[in-house]
Amino acid sequence: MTKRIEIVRPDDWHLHLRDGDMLKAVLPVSAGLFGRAIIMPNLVPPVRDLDDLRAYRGRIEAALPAGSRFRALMTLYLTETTDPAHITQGAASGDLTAVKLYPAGATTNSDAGVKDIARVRPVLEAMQEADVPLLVHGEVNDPDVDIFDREAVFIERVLTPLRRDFPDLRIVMEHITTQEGASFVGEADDKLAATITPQHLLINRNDIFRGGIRPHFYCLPIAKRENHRQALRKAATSGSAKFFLGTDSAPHPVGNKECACGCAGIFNAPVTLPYLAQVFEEEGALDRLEAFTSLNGPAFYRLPANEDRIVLTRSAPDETIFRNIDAGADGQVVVFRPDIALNWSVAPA
Ligand SMILES: NC(=O)N[C@@H](CC(=O)O)C(=O)O
Ligand SMILES: [Zn+2]
Ligand SMILES: [Zn+2]
Repeated sequence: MTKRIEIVRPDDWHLHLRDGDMLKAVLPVSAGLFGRAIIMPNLVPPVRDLDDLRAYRGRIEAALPAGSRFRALMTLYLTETTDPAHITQGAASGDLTAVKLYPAGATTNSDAGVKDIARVRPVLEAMQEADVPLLVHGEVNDPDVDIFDREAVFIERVLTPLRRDFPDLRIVMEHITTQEGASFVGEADDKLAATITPQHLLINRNDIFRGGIRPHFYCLPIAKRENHRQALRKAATSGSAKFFLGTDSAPHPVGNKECACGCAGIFNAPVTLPYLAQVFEEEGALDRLEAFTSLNGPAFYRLPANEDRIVLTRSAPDETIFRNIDAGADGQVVVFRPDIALNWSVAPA
């Protein structure tokens, strides 16, 4: 049995760091484990233009532990009033890594998102021209579409026409949760890739209701049936360069999760890497973990892989990784803990 693996330091291609006290509390966790992260722009108010983006990056850099080499890769929040000139400028200056599309109302802090994709065509043209990737929260927000079908319907209604109209636009389907998502991406050309979260490899929709309602297993897109979880495990461990890690680590104050209308988002940054080692071991694919966590993402974003490495060992993890994070005035944050024995830990640096 493998006891120890050493891999190129991972990156997180989908991360929510928030702002203020929450940012200060959660950033050291990601910065201690990952080399870089794509920073999601769904602040309140969102990161709408390059001034917002540079100011937010400044707050992130100011909150980094001394000596940290972590790099925040910044994104803009696409709205129906986004100025295409900002895309061109942000790409030229190197400040802008990608643009995020939230269908209005589809998820946490998406109210300022896009209602009618036709209105953002000029921005998409500028992105295609400047080769800036579009990151999509791939769910329709149509009340007539069942919550478990929203990703599959998004592929039909939005993503397929988008790919036809913008064949050279590079797109990441974020946090895929379905068999349909995995095959759509798997069969597409190399302009389309997908991130996969640890939770969608670990839990299915039954886990959200096992023994009672479990708010810390609720995120969007919501976990689906077991056959979908199996399809995602196959995709992640396949070695295909189109699939890479985006944790979607999304901290919320515990009071906003454990209440009558708990919000969507799972905080998993402290436990993602050990759980992924567990999944890849179960799938007999530990030799492909590095591609998923550390190589495929940089290749898609046309960046070099990180130069340093981390070590994972087959040993019961230190319980402290599950400890609530204290975000000061923003309250406590509960760490994702599925009912699965965990046999891996990240070795101290
Ligand atoms: N995934 C989630 O359930 N929540 C994310 C938003 C998102 O990534 O959709 C958040 O910002 O809390
Ligand atoms: Zn999302
Ligand atoms: Zn997210």
